[in-house]
Amino acid sequence: MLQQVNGHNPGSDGQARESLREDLQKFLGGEVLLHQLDDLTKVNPVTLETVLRCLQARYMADTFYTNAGCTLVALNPFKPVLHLYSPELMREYHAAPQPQKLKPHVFTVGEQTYRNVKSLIEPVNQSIVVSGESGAGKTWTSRCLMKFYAVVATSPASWESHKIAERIEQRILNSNPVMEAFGNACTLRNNNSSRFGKFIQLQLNRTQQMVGAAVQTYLLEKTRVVCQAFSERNFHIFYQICKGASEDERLQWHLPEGAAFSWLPNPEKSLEEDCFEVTREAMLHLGIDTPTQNNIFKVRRKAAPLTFGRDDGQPLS
Ligand SMILES: Nc1ncnc2c1ncn2[C@@H]1O[C@H](COP(=O)(O)OP(=O)(O)OP(=O)(O)O)[C@@H](O)[C@H]1O
Repeated sequence: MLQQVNGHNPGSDGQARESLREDLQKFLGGEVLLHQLDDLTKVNPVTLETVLRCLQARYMADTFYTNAGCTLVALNPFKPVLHLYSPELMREYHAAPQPQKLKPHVFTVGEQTYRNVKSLIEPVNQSIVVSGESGAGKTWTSRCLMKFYAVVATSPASWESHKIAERIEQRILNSNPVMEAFGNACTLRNNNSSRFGKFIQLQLNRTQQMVGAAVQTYLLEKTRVVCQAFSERNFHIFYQICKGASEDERLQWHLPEGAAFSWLPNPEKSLEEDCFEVTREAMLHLGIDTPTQNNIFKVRRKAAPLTFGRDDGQPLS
């Protein structure tokens, strides 16, 4: 006779476990081609193992997006997959009668959200939440979405609307190197880790053409300026200044060539994010002229940590 304790039946628990194990073996060893499961709700039974095995099989087959009901799971390919983000593909998802029937993609989410705005008589704001651990690809995904809207949220018939969208696109894209220079740093997990949160608002007019954008930032990890974990670095901007300032600028900003700063560890790491020129260029495009930039970069002001953290304890001016 089966014993029942506090309404709990250990015998049925054991049976359930056994049947789950059988289901699991049947699923993983069976006919199902795991990489073809494009929605994790089709995984049966749903366990950590089956879900991970399915994602792993898709990753091995170079398939980086998988639906999980109405959520999209994006895997970081850690390599360029150019055809996955081409303007042609953006247009294909935009023109599809039912984009959700195409392969799972971040463009499906972008298009679905765009249609939600369009289909409502009284437009309601739509939000896309991009979340994941450090290095998962959130910044990359947000950039993809911005590029997608810059392509689709314009009227192909109107040259003027196209020009406006192009200008906004350029400004949005130019805001990235600036924000990344001042707010990103090299960490153990990600060479270009955002050390702040972002709310990016894309503004559409009544005919759903993009007419503006705003970016709000949150919770910048300010402590990084004076304290960096082992093998990590300070914000990119300080290395950019040290590596990229001209001779004149060094004089102006009291920044001797080759000076070492205790608050700028691991300067020998050479990253593509260390390019001062890119930041300056992007700032110019955003309307921050050279004199204003110089004021920002003056060592005594924005780059004060360089003064305080000099290795030999020498004051710089
Ligand atoms: N879809 C993708 N295709 C190619 N490379 C990618 C993709 N997604 C991410 N990566 C690569 O992974 C790196 C880390 O991605 P990203 O900076 O977007 O992560 P994150 O989630 O924003 O990290 P953090 O929270 O640390 O800022 C990128 O620099 C890029 O090289």
